[in-house]
Amino acid sequence: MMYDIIFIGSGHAAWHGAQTLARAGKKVALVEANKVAGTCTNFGCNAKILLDGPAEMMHHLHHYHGIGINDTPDIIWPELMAYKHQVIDPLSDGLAKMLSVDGIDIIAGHAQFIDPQTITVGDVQYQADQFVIATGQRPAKLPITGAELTHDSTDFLDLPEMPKSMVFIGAGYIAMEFASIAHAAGSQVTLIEYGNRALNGFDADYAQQVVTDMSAKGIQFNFGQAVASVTALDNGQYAVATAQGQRFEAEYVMDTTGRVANIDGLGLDTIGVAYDRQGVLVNDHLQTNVPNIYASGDVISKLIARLTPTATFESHYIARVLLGDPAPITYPVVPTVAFTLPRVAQVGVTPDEAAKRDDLQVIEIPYGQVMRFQTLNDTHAAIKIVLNQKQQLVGAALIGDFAPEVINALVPVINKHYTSDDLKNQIFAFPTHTGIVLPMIANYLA
Ligand SMILES: Cc1cc2nc3c(=O)[nH]c(=O)nc-3n(C[C@H](O)[C@H](O)[C@H](O)COP(=O)(O)OP(=O)(O)OC[C@H]3O[C@@H](n4cnc5c(N)ncnc54)[C@H](O)[C@@H]3O)c2cc1C
Ligand SMILES: NC(=O)c1ccc[n+]([C@@H]2O[C@H](COP(=O)([O-])OP(=O)(O)OC[C@H]3O[C@@H](n4cnc5c(N)ncnc54)[C@H](O)[C@@H]3O)[C@@H](O)[C@H]2O)c1
Repeated sequence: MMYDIIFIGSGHAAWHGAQTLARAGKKVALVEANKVAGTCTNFGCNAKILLDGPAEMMHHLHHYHGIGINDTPDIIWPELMAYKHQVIDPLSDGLAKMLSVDGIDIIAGHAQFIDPQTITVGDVQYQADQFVIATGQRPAKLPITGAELTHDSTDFLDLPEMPKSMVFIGAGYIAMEFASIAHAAGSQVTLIEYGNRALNGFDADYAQQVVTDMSAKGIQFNFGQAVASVTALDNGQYAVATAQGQRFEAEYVMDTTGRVANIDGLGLDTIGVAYDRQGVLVNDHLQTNVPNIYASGDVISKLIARLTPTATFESHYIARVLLGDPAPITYPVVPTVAFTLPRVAQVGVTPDEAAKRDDLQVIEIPYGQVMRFQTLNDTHAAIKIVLNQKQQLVGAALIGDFAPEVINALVPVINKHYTSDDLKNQIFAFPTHTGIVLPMIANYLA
């Protein structure tokens, strides 16, 4: 079968661009080895935020302890999991049907290149003028004794019952988000992190505040400990031992130590596509060293954050390139959020980077204390803004329950170089978080 373009993978890095190309008259196929729609839809963002919902509500209620509410309800995990299946399970077929309306073929199976114009999926060969590698990442497995006894994010998002106790190896995005959910659902949670802090990449003060808040709720943190082995015990529990000599026991052990690119078995060496340990190497047109082969999304070796919005952006960009637009890719600022309780978020230049530069200044606005009653007693809510010498906003870090919404409101302020008047000449609803924070920021802009 001959196509104009074949995407390998069907996640956000693939299907947005595939749709644009098909609607422009190209003959397009997606090859998918697992569930159509990829990680975010089936095993990532969507399922996570659904399971986080009641935990987030309980966290909000917790702010009223002692000022109006005594107790918080319990999460009935099996019911919540049934709801997750009801909402998430149909999404994959739904997307497949939507893509078929545009005439896009979906080929089920694992793709492997045999030459730059040909892949095999099972016993069948498919040819295309151009290919897009959009195969994403999978959970890493620590190379330790007992690695096979550990579970990953996909297992967690399908747990029929919440285990009574859990150890998370690592304190990155997934460990911190899932630990918050597991704790709210009644599990006794322990995190073991090799480094000396959690949420690497987020503002150090705010990450520490999240650790302090989670610790106050009863989650245990152990830093500077590298997990060296996991052993099954006779009592059905697992022992997790660290190289530093500590030992922890739990009913369930999560390996949340990162993700690795899905490039094995793709035949990249056969056709000479260059890659490194982080993924497929591309130029500023997301083109590999083999000219008719592009890469998109998490599988790219890149400094830009591996997130759904960046995968989507890259997918749209590749469609434009394949339709003849010669412009290199330029990324706008990328907001990132850790859906911990409380949430943390970041966009643009970080306060840590700004502190190392003479031309940037950092100003902290602790808006949770100023507006504590309007803001649901979220007393630690705060924002650090980064300004350049023209007093334009170039970055921000936030902590607080509404950080994910506030950070989005800052994206155009940065991208469009808003002035103070640009903000003050607009009317925002009040009392809302963005309606409080944006006018505060306006006071610091030129
Ligand atoms: C638990 C979790 C939570 C997350 N939460 C968030 C969040 O809140 N916000 C956010 O922005 N991002 C989040 N992410 C990251 C987000 O899911 C990814 O950035 C996004 O899914 C990347 O899209 P992609 O299309 O590049 O890869 P994927 O969605 O992983 O798609 C790649 C697809 O390729 C398929 N594939 C691989 N190899 C082959 C092959 N040889 N042949 C055929 N098919 C193949 C895979 O089966 C997969 O379906 C989360 C990730 C995880 C794991
Ligand atoms: N909200 C979001 O946007 C979101 C949520 C989840 C995942 N993601 C994506 O998934 C990626 C992977 O997330 P992740 O949490 O698995 O990885 P991560 O890289 O964020 O964190 C892994 C942590 O494990 C630690 N670690 C490594 N080896 C260890 C050992 N032997 N013992 C103890 N600790 C060890 C590391 O020091 C690190 O802190 C993210 O980078 C992001 O791209 C995004």
